[in-house]
Amino acid sequence: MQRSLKFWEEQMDLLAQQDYVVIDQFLNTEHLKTTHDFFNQKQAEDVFKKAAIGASGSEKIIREIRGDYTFWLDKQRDQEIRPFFEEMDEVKEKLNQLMYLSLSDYEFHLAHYPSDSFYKKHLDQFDGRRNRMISVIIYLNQDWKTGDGGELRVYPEGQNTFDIPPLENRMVMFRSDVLHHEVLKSNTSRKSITGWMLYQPAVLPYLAL
Ligand SMILES: O=C(O)CCC(=O)C(=O)O
Ligand SMILES: [Fe+2]
Repeated sequence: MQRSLKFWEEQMDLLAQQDYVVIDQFLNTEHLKTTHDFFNQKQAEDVFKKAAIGASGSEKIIREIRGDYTFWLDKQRDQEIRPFFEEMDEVKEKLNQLMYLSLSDYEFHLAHYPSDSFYKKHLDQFDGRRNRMISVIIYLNQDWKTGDGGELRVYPEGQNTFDIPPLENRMVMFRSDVLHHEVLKSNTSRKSITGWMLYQPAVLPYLAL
C-alpha cells in the first residue's frame, strides 16, 4: 500500500517521541487474506518450531520465558506473501529516510502462541543480537476480544506501562534497543508475524576478522 509521505512522517515522529508506534489496518484486505492463508497453510504443514532464547537455555528454562512457536520466513522462497515483503521494504525505506537509520535488511517469522503461553518481559536487542534496531509485529487475530489475553505489555521509559491488544491487522513498531515489553498469557491461540529491521555494521567482513 503506497502511503503518503505525510502519513509516514507522522508515524515516525511518534516512534521518535514514544519509542513505539501503533498502526491499525496495516495491510489491505487482499494482502491480509493472503497472509492469513499463508499462516494457515504453514500451520497445516506443521513447520513451526519451539522458539529459542539466545544461544543457550534448556527446554524447561525456555518454556518459563516464552511459549511461542515460530516459522522463519524467506523472502526468496515465500513468494506467496510477496506483498508483505513489499510492505516491509517500504517500512525499511521510510525508517532510513525519516529516522536516519542505516537499515540494510530485515528478518521475520510467523509466531504462534498456543493457549496459555506468554513471553516474559524482555528487550529484543541482547548480547549477540545487537543488529536488531526496530521490532515490527503484525497481529493476525480475527475477532480478538477482551479476555482472550495475549496483550503486548510495553514499558516506555519514564511513562506508565500499558497494554496493546493484539487486534487483527494491527502493526506495532518499536525500538528494539530500549523498549522493554512482554506478551501476557494468551487464553486462546494467538497469531502474528514478528520481525526486526536490521543494521549491518558498515564493516567489510575481512576487516572484522
Ligand atoms: O507478539 C508480540 O506481541 C511480541 C513478540 C515479541 O516480543 C518477540 O517475539 O520478541
Ligand atoms: Fe520481543
